[in-house]
Amino acid sequence: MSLSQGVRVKVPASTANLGPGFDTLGMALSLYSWIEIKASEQTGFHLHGDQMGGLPTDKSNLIYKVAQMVFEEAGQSVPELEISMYSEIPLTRGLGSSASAIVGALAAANALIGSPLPDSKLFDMATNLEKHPDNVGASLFGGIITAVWDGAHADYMRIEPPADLGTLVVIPDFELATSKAREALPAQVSLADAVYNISRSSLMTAALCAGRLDLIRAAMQDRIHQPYRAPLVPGMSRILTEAPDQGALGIALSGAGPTMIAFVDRKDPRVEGQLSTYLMETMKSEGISAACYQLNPVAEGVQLMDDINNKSFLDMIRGEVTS
Ligand SMILES: Nc1ncnc2c1ncn2[C@@H]1O[C@H](COP(=O)(O)OP(=O)(O)OP(=O)(O)O)[C@@H](O)[C@H]1O
Ligand SMILES: N[C@@H](CCO)C(=O)O
Repeated sequence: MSLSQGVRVKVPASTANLGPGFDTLGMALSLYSWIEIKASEQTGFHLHGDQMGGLPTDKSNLIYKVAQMVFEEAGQSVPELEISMYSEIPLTRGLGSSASAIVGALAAANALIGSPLPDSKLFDMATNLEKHPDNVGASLFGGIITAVWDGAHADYMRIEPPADLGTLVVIPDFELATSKAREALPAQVSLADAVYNISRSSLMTAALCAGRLDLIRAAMQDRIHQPYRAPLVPGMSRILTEAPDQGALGIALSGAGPTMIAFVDRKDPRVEGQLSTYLMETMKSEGISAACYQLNPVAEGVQLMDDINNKSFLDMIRGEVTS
């Protein structure tokens, strides 16, 4: 691989927590970012797409900084980079934009120098940057991830998403930074609430492994983060209570929010009509503009794109964009 020829990667968005699995469970979703990096004489950025506004275009950019961490870890030097990025993933909405940027940058930088670092190392580096393994694990490995982090190393299991599982996301038209949504959380929770979450997170994991979509309603409940975050998202408490009677298998705040994610049975005819109308109408009644999309779980995590010589970055992306 020539350094100046560069590499391109495609990395999925993700939803974290799945309700009870705070900082533990994550699932990759069918919304993507694409990143190209090349060695260059001078560092430069080409940020494309509606989601990229306001991101820095100098060496303080997350992609550049993460790429440099890979080179340093591998003992190689590539100081100047030309970086191109196109993203469909909205920033600060709870769909793992920062995790996808981190994972995309790690995978691309590693590939650029001949892939000296194993995935397990990339996962540890990504988790160290995000501080929790849920979104980064899903973007790196795809599917559903259950992971633990000891402050230095992440261990995980990957679960193949059940074939009939789909999602409907309602994305409010305002940003909520993860840092702000974490400030709302208490430093301690009661033993009763810990048991409530451990039991449901365990049931969720087992149900997803076994394809038991009928158990999601009981499993997708939380007492350790959603109640504290609900005041930050108008309509959230009502939606969490009511959506299961409108066609959702279960519903949760996606990551740190403000997006909410309904797990649905893809075969259920209520999803496109009744459930999506209910979600949009409820947000509207709270004075919040929102967008509602069906997204699917995706089995593949970050992928290196082949045959990049024949097409420009943007031409290649145009053939792939899903939203
Ligand atoms: N491509 C990118 N380049 C540089 N910085 C990015 C990029 N994508 C995301 N970020 C940074 O990540 C921030 C968003 O991260 P944050 O954790 O608040 O939300 P999120 O990752 O979208 O949602 P969540 O973690 O709840 O799923 C952005 O404000 C930006 O600073
Ligand atoms: N587990 C994280 C995901 C968001 O990055 C949280 O809920 O804060």
